[in-house]
Amino acid sequence: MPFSLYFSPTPLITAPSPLSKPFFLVPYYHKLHAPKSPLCSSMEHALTHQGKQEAFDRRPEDSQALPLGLRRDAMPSHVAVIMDGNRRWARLRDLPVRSGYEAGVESLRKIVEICCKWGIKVLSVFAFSSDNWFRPKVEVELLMSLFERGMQEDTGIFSRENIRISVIGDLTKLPKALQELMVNLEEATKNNTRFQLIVAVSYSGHYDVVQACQRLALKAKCGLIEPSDINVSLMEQELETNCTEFPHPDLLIRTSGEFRISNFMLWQLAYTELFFSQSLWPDFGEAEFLKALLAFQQRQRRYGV
Ligand SMILES: CC(C)=CCC/C(C)=C/CC/C(C)=C/COP(=O)(O)OP(=O)(O)O
Repeated sequence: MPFSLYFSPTPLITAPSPLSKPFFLVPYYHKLHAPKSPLCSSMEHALTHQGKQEAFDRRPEDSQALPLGLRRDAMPSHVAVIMDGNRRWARLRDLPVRSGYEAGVESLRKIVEICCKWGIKVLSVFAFSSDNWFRPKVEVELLMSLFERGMQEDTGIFSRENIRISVIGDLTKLPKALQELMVNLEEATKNNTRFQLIVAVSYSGHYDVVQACQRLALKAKCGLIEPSDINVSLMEQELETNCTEFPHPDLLIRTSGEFRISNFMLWQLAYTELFFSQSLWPDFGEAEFLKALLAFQQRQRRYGV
């Protein structure tokens, strides 16, 4: 099926101009698509949060697919993953770095498929951190080309499988063609309801909290809110995870035997259960994912109470 068939009929050049947005948000027009206007955003937030469970449909085949021991009623809604160890995987096999990342993309495809089958609603992956810009230029270019190829190749699958793609992070730093591809893909899949894949690119937890604070400060400066109005809920409306109905990961998995969060979703991980896997990301398959989910289902979440 030709790639273009899956894309929104709206060409990118017709995306609303920054000037058509409220003036106080213009400096923060960091994505090509218009972010929600601040006043609409809170109403929309409230509305979309009503009945959020119902928004995700389940396919008949999904209910048959749970492995023994895994409980559907205790499944995490949102799983976040730090996909670490791709270069090490390649090095161990005397392969070029490219092969490690390509194997990483395959691993991601597998995990997305499993999430759909097992009824996980949101998967967030840390695909490129703000600090990854400091890696050698060839490696950065390699990753950018992989993102571009991966997103192009899978466009059909996303539509067919009813998968929504969201991209979070400072996209202004990405090559223009990639920005356009991402915006089009988000637009083309925005009404898909079975599963949401959030790809964090040029993202860090610090970046997210800072951009949210800047947006709130601007609203306060414009008289839309008082500084004393700022609370957890207002902050969360400005964080980039406002693209999902499940903004707090229930489970964070980090592969490759490292025990760090590495500046991923710092705010959102406040009460997340952590699972550290020894597997390198390209080796992280169904068996290890099942292990992480079974461990999660054993945990008692008390939220400090
Ligand atoms: C289309 C799409 C979303 C693709 C995702 C591709 C992918 C697997 C990206 C991971 C990128 C990354 C910087 C991982 C960190 O570990 P590392 O690989 O640098 O490994 P190391 O810790 O062994 O050095």
